Amino acid sequence: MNAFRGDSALSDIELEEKFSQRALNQSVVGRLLPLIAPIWRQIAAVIGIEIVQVLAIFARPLLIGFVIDRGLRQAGPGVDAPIIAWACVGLAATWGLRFALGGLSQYYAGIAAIRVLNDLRTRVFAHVQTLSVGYFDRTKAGRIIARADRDVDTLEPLLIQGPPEFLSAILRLCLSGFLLWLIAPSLLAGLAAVVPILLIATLLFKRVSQRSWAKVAENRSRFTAHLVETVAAVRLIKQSGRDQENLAKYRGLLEDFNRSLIFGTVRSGWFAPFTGLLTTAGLALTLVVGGRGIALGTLTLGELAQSLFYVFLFLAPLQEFSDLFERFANGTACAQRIFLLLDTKPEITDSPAALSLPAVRGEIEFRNVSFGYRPGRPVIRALDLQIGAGELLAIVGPTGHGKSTLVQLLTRFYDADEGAVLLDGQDIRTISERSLRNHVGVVLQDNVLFGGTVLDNLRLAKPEAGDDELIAASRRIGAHDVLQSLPHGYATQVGALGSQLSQGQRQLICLVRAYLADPSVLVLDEATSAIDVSTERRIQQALRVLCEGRTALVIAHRLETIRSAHRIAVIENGRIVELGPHETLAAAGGHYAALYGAYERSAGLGPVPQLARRQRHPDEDHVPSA
Ligand SMILES: Nc1ncnc2c1ncn2[C@@H]1O[C@H](COP(=O)(O)OP(=O)(O)OP(=O)(O)O)[C@@H](O)[C@H]1O
Repeated sequence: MNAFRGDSALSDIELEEKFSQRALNQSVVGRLLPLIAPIWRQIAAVIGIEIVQVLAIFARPLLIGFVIDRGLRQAGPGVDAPIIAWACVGLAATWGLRFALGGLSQYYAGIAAIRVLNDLRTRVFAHVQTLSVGYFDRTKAGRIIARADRDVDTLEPLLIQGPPEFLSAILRLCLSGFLLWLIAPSLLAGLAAVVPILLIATLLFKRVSQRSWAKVAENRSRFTAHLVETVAAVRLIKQSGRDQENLAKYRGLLEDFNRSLIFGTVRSGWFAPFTGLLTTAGLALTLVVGGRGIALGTLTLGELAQSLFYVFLFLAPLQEFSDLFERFANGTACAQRIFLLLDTKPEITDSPAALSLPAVRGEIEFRNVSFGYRPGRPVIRALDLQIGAGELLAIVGPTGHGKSTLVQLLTRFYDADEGAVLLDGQDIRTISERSLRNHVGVVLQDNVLFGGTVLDNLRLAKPEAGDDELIAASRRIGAHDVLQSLPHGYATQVGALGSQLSQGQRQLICLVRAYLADPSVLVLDEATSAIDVSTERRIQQALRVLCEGRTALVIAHRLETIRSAHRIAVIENGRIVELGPHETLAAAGGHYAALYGAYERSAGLGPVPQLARRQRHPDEDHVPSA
């Protein structure tokens, strides 16, 4: 169940900020319990060990009382050495038992922690993979990382050590209370006076500290997000010389984090001195009541000594509750953030009756499509476009007018708000995502490769292919010479995200990969960055081979691609303002002729610089037919 029902209209960040300011939702606790169900055996073992340890602790005051009353008093002028010796052995045994059991308890807790936290991490990871592209556009990577990593870690003290420690504390509290009552009910009655004060303080403390720790977790994820962003954009930051500003921003976020941490710690810190004061008051009360009992002869010295131990054993758990509640508050605040991520539903999902198309011809239609990334801000407006099977369509237009958005809609990274995108006459929302991605291949500008060798990267497109087949595809596309001349040929490591290769080399690998995947429809967003002439020729050659026999939509930035397209669609303000072959449009002297003129003047055969946004003319709403 979503603990945040009613908040679905808010963005992820708004939600986090909102819940960092409010008290914990009870349902989070209910959702945590099933997490420990698979490790109940280990938890039970740790609880069992804790119980034995508690019994060992309680043996000590008994032995000491015994030594005082029997070993010292009844031995005449000397001491009863055997009793004292046995008591010492008994005391040593309780310590030995504690050490041995402490190790065993750590062992079981460790096994339980590995299991439950890894399960949770895997769940979060698997869920992150199912989320739609829109979620990643809205949410900073660092926030996701903070939840999958540190927030999960913070659950360990709550889920694994929390239950046994809590039980041990309760047990010590009850047992010492009971033994005090056995020795003298008046001793327990004196102590009972401090308990209501402690309970009220604990409740108040819990409420305050939960809010503080939620704020700490939120601030922590902010500076992690900034760190991740900096790592991703390190080149840009260096180029623009904004290191100092960026560092200052990080410092600012750290300061916010530290402030919330100090605030949270100070608030938590109230509790320990308060309970310390109560302990002293409890001891004083016991001494007064016990001293009176000795004077009246109703209490022995040994019993008073035992009682003092019991006072500690009674009040120590109450102090431990402060730490336990702090962990509880911190852990549940993090759990809430993890559940928020797990409750995020992917916006794009397969319908239950989603089709799996065995083969497609590759006809594409955008039928009266409207779309905006944000409500009320349309990017694509009532757009109609038909692309025949095997056609090469170049999409051109000023920057920011919706070219890439068309690709996002065709690949179903986003769904159209109105109208439909059809593949072979079939609404793509009725086709399973897997089937759609098999038939529609995409090569985007930011050619990202996975860490590994060149061959590993090629194999992603066709896992069953042998090395020979992969290299043959590379030859066919015209990438072989370039890839073979890398330091270790096809065995060269490409580095994280392909960072050790040039832009052109990365693009060639992506083109070979697209060729190996052999989709019926190919979507290409040509790179805008400059590539040397020979690589540029290779890429153009590769594109020609790649587009043969399939439908291709190319967001074209290069004159050669534009000229070789069957038709060109000019997009402005999310509408197609011109559509037709190069010659026709160039002769018409409209938008395309102007764009093409600018291309020719500025680009030669290289990449075409982004065109400036042109003022729209009222007549431009007219969409010419193909
Ligand atoms: N993920 C996103 N979230 C919100 N707005 C977006 C997103 N992606 C693009 N936009 C906006 O949508 C509009 C169209 O963007 P799009 O990327 O489709 O333009 P484009 O024509 O491909 O530009 P370019 O030639 O520069 O790549 C722009 O105003 C852009 O700011």
